[in-house]
Amino acid sequence: MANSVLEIKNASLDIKKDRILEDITLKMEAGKVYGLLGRNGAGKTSLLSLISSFRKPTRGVVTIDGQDPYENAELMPKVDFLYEVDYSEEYRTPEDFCRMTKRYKQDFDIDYAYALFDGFRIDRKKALNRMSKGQQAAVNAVLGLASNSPITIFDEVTNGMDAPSREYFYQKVLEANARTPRIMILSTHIVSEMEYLFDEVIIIHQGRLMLQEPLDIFLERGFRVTGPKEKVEHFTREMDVLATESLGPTQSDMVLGHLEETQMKDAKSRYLNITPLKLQELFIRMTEDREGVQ
Ligand SMILES: Nc1ncnc2c1ncn2[C@@H]1O[C@H](COP(=O)(O)OP(=O)(O)OP(=O)(O)O)[C@@H](O)[C@H]1O
Repeated sequence: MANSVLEIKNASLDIKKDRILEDITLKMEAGKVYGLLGRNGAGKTSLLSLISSFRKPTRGVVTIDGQDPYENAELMPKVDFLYEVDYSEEYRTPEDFCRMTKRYKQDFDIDYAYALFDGFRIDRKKALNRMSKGQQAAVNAVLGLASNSPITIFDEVTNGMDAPSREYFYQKVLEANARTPRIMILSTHIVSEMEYLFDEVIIIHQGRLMLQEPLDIFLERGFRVTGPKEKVEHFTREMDVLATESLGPTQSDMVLGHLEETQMKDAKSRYLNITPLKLQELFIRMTEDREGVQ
């Protein structure tokens, strides 16, 4: 049960006349945390709706352990899709939700959920409609963390949480996946905070899969060179410079590509600082428009 494999092969999704997703192929395995990234409207939630069987692909297939999850009663409890919910009319408490969840998800760990509520400082006997947005988000997060479902999806689940709560959530993502290895998918806009959680990065751009790569491999796509302006310009003059930032006499160039050993030595001898790229900057540059919002 814990070793599920999720495969998406050549999946497309049309809604009415619009092509929302185009020819997506990817594979996910238990024990890994996947960071699903994409600009607004890229198709992240649409992709997650295929995985969680809210929608059926127009073409192509989605399988969990080789089976089609769509309207498959056996597979449904294996996938947990947590997203921002409007709880303004919800009179039930987190305890009620835990009991309900346990009824159809036998692997749901109530004791762990209660410990997590304590960690988030959530009163589990309080009705959800009397909680703040951030507290409601934390309840959602707990339901996913304690689900032990082989596929657990968090779609922007930290929206509304304050910084300490988000930090606590990140720690618990790693803890929960160590307790029960599963496929965890985190769709987020807070890329910079969550980088260290991801084993693999999946980028959706304009409805297509731009890439699926282990985080460390992805980050090796480029580097940053910082130093005196003229020296940096000279060093990167024949390189693929994605972005340049200047602060007084100092310049920092973001470059795509690898440095050979001799180039590293050359940089060192010129007192240039070579540093790895951050996921967020690489993601922004790879998905930016030529004009408009950057
Ligand atoms: N029910 C729908 N009917 C028509 N178009 C839709 C529907 N749901 C989504 N779309 C369109 O599909 C595209 C992808 O939307 P989706 O919600 O999957 O993006 P997203 O990557 O999750 O975006 P965001 O980061 O803004 O949440 C958008 O252009 C959106 O307008």
